[in-house]
Amino acid sequence: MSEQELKALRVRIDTLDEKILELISDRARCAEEVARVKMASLAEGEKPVFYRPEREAQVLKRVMERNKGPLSNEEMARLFREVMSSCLALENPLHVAYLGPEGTFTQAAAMKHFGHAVVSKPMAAIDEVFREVVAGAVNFGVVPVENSTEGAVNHTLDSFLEHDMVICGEVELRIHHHLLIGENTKTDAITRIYSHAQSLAQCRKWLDAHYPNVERIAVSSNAEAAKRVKGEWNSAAIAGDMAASLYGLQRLAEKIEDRPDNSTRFLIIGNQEVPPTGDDKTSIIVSMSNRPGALHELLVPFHDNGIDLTRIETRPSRSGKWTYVFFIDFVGHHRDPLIKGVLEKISQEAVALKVLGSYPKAVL
Ligand SMILES: O=C(O)C(=O)C[C@]1(C(=O)O)C=C[C@@H](O)C=C1
Repeated sequence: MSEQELKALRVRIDTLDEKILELISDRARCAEEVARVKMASLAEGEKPVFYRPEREAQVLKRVMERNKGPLSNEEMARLFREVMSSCLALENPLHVAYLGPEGTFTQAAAMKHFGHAVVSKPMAAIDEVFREVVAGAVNFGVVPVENSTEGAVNHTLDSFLEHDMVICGEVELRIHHHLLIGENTKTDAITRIYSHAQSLAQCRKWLDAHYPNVERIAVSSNAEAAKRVKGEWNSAAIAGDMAASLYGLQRLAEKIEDRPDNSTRFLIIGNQEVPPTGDDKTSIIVSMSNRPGALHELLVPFHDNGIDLTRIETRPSRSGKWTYVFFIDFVGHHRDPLIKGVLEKISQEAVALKVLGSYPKAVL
């Protein structure tokens, strides 16, 4: 390519950037106007709701449907995600707690869902994220709930039994683990590998093949593992991209998870009910009396109405020995008439039924 051609293309890019700049500013002014309208239409004592997940899902889906490339739908939606995040921050910046410390996959999930224009707050434990939300110290919390290789995150399920809040959204994240080392690590003298227990389990076969005799030490998070490695010469950590760049570690081996499709699902918890979008999921907790056929009775109404169950998990109920509760996710919104009917049927058979929330299916 000649210098001349390159120059002409850059002039075109500058012109386009100016137009994009103008359009983004127009959009931001529109969002400010939306905030004004929301404030003006409040009833006495009513609080404004600036964040509208159902509308955000609609905006992102529209972008993906209309995208003609060359950028992929995901890439385009990611850009619009950030534009919306900044527009919302003009209206009212969101405060979001997540399972920390900084550099965890949960932080990456929070950024994927809300964009980067939020005030984020790392918490030391899943239960603390719930407490922050219940206390109203933040608008939303982000917690992991299941991994495609390792299954349920029991701390999260148990926290739902103890706290009253609403599930407002879900995020799915592809999880890539790397073996990370610090500047001082002697690669031929590694005697211990730190990571969160779930991540060690997700890389079990790789570790068996490459570091069969090295001690595996479970710590509270991958970011904590990365932090420890920074100051040691005989250790390595298993963690993701965010932790690697946060602590300035190098990748000794990349994408070492045993399953290439390794993904984690996270939930957004808050205090705000989300209206239907037409493409929603609902999460409930049900406890049934301990008698033969109870689980069958619970599932029949879903089957009879053709409702797609996306997950069912069992946990000890904590209110009696050998009694259990079921966590069930299914497609639909609890305000849909069909779902309403199913929930009524179930509540007639169940000892207790709690709707944790209905929320848009993950878009990104
Ligand atoms: O439509 C709204 O209610 C807005 O506040 C605007 C907007 C946007 O930028 O598109 C911003 C934040 C909301 O979460 C949803 C959408």
